[in-house]
Amino acid sequence: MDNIFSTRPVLITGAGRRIGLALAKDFLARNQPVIISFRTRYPSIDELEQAGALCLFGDFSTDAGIKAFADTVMKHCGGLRAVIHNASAWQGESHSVPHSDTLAAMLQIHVNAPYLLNHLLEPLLRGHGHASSDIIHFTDYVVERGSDKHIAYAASKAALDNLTRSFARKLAPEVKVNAIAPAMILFNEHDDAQYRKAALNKSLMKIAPGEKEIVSLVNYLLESRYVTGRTHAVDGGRPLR
Ligand SMILES: NC(=O)C1=CN([C@@H]2O[C@H](COP(=O)(O)OP(=O)(O)OC[C@H]3O[C@@H](n4cnc5c(N)ncnc54)[C@H](OP(=O)(O)O)[C@@H]3O)[C@@H](O)[C@H]2O)C=CC1
Ligand SMILES: Nc1nc2c(c(=O)[nH]1)N=C([C@H](O)[C@@H](O)CO)CN2
Repeated sequence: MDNIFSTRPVLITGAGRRIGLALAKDFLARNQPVIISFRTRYPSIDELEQAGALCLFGDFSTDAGIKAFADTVMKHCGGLRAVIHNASAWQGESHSVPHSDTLAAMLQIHVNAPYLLNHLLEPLLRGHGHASSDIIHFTDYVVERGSDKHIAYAASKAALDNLTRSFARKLAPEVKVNAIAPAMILFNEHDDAQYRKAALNKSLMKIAPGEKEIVSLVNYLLESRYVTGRTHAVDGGRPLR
């Protein structure tokens, strides 16, 4: 039996753009129901709604916002095939922002949101059989190495990496829980040529592969009936440079 597809929706947080949007479109193209959270209503939200996605506002900057989003999800569906924690902010340390604010913001989106949503949505993930549901945490290559410019970001992703193993132990064997640790996947629009050249040179493969690398790995994880509690690197051989 094909283990990916279900009438139960896949929930993707922060899916209004980039990797989350690519994941949502891929699932919808194969008739897999999708629920997304968005904070900014990009034009893509209309596109996703027209394609059949349920697009729910979700601002995870406060615990109350996280709980309100979970309540809305539970009002709209009786079960979930997967929860993909994609929502994230790549915020570096800055002279204009107090370090305590940066740390709090990074922990809020990368730790509070996944931790609370996993607990709040657990009843929707359970009760569907062995290896029938998935949670995927999007961490980052910098969990291994740290970062001198995104210290709080890296630490929060490291905490999320650890949550992967804890929730894998808590929810097995009904729910598999894995992390995906990307390095450079997709540039941002403001990245200049010098930055792009330097960033590409950090890996063995020397490309920014784009969203499809992540889409393929997400589908592999959902198809598996055995892989859980692990972090899956997508980094072009960067540790070997
Ligand atoms: N792109 C890359 O090369 C890499 C990506 N990753 C990880 O992969 C995942 C996807 O990356 P990418 O597509 O670039 O992600 P983005 O940086 O585009 O962020 C995805 C979404 O998260 C949303 N978001 C941020 N903060 C909040 C919040 N407080 N509440 C609700 N939503 C929020 C944003 O909403 P809004 O637009 O409204 O701000 C945004 O649309 C992330 O977890 C990222 O850390 C890791 C390494 C490399
Ligand atoms: N939420 C985000 N996290 C990260 C992003 C991003 O655009 N949004 N980008 C990166 C970089 O690509 C980095 O991997 C380059 O070395 C990291 N995290």
